Amino acid sequence: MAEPILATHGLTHDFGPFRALHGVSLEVAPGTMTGLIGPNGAGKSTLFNVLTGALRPTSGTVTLQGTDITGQPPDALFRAGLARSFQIPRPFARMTVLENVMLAPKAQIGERVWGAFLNPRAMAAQENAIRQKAMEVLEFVTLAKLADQAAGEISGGQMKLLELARVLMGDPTLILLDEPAAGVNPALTEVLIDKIETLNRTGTTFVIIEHDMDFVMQHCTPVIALGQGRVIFEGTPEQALADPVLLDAYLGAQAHG
Ligand SMILES: Nc1ncnc2c1ncn2[C@@H]1O[C@H](COP(=O)(O)OP(=O)(O)OP(=O)(O)O)[C@@H](O)[C@H]1O
Repeated sequence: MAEPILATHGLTHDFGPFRALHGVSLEVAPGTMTGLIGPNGAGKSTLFNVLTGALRPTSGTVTLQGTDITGQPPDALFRAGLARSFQIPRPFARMTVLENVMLAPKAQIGERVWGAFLNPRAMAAQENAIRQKAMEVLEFVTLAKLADQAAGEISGGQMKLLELARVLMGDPTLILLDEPAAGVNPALTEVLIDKIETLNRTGTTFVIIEHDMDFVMQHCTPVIALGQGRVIFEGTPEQALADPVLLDAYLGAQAHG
């Protein structure tokens, strides 16, 4: 395999006495759409939280393009090209769609409040550049016509596209998506998938948590499965469907609620 864009080694995370991740070691090859699957409670969101710096692992390491990024905060990782979307998007409801997108780099890069006092012209130029980029990104995700609408008034599917727009403001090389298709109507799911595939074709790597196996079968290779905080499977989607260990994990998780 080419040098992995992302790798974890022995990643463990404890919530108090409960071990949610048990020594997870995995590699994500550049240019892939890796599907991350596993039954409820397997540790997928915890892994995303550790990868993106929202949680500091109890032990183990995360490397991004060969650099150890373990424990770095999300804004530093966003600048380094690693971005994520959330299962349930949380835009600022009263702000417009455009303002929400424009906030992404500022919130992530840090408001240069003193800069505004020291050099208002440079600040205005920066604001314009961010606005222009935000409009381009909204155009790409097909939301440009909603730019001036309050973000709280758009549909759930449009919120997912807005989330993707915010992610794209960071020019990410690696995007982690948490259930992108969940709760999205089929027409918008198609738009979302089309955009994800376009980005993937032009070099963006994706890791996608998804419960919908049809989605995984059609769009993800390879597939990595977690079960009770451990990697229990790695392979093609076809192998995943036929894997008895994986089937057991899903049935077991159902039996245990
Ligand atoms: N903040 C927390 N405190 C204590 N336990 C937690 C916390 N967050 C998650 N857990 C536990 O860690 C385990 C892994 O949860 P996680 O949300 O990562 O699973 P998941 O695979 O993302 O599940 P789902 O598919 O339902 O989203 C679960 O048993 C969960 O109850």
